[in-house]
Amino acid sequence: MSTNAISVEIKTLPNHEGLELPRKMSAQASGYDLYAAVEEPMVLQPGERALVPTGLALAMPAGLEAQIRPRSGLAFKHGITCLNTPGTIDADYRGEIKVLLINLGQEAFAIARGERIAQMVFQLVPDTDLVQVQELSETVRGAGGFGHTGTK
Ligand SMILES: O=c1ccn([C@H]2C[C@H](O)[C@@H](COP(=O)(O)OP(=O)(O)OP(=O)(O)O)O2)c(=O)[nH]1
Ligand SMILES: [Mg+2]
Repeated sequence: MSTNAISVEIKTLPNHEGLELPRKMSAQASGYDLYAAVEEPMVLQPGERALVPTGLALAMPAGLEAQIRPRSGLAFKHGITCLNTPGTIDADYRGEIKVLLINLGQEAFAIARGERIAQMVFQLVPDTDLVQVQELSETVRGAGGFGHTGTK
């Protein structure tokens, strides 16, 4: 742990028994891999989605969020991704972190207990206030968007 690391409290739930804590798989990895806390293998048919338990709950300081992101290997090899990517874990959420997976592949995919299903990335969220105004400041882009700068 570096000296300026932000501490995030983590609690394992009863269904986490025997699983590893999330960890970074390389020194500078952005994400902590999350493990499936399913009791039995969970089979996702093509097009099917499921909420996969992790057996974990967090308490992070205000000003932080956790994002649940897909693992590219699962997406590339099997078409398994997070439907709501990036999933948002609010700083005040104390429930179990769950991963909403969907099978966009052609084959059924079985998620075994302890399989690494997604990754969790912490992000700073600035404190903000929405201030209602009548006119917005002008910019060169203005209202142009959705490809208005060209197709190449
Ligand atoms: O992939 C996810 C996304 C969310 N959550 C939990 C933590 C988050 O703090 C809470 C609410 O998520 P979100 O705000 O995305 O869902 P919502 O549909 O807006 O529900 P709510 O009305 O509870 O905010 O659900 C997860 O466990 N996994
Ligand atoms: Mg919400």
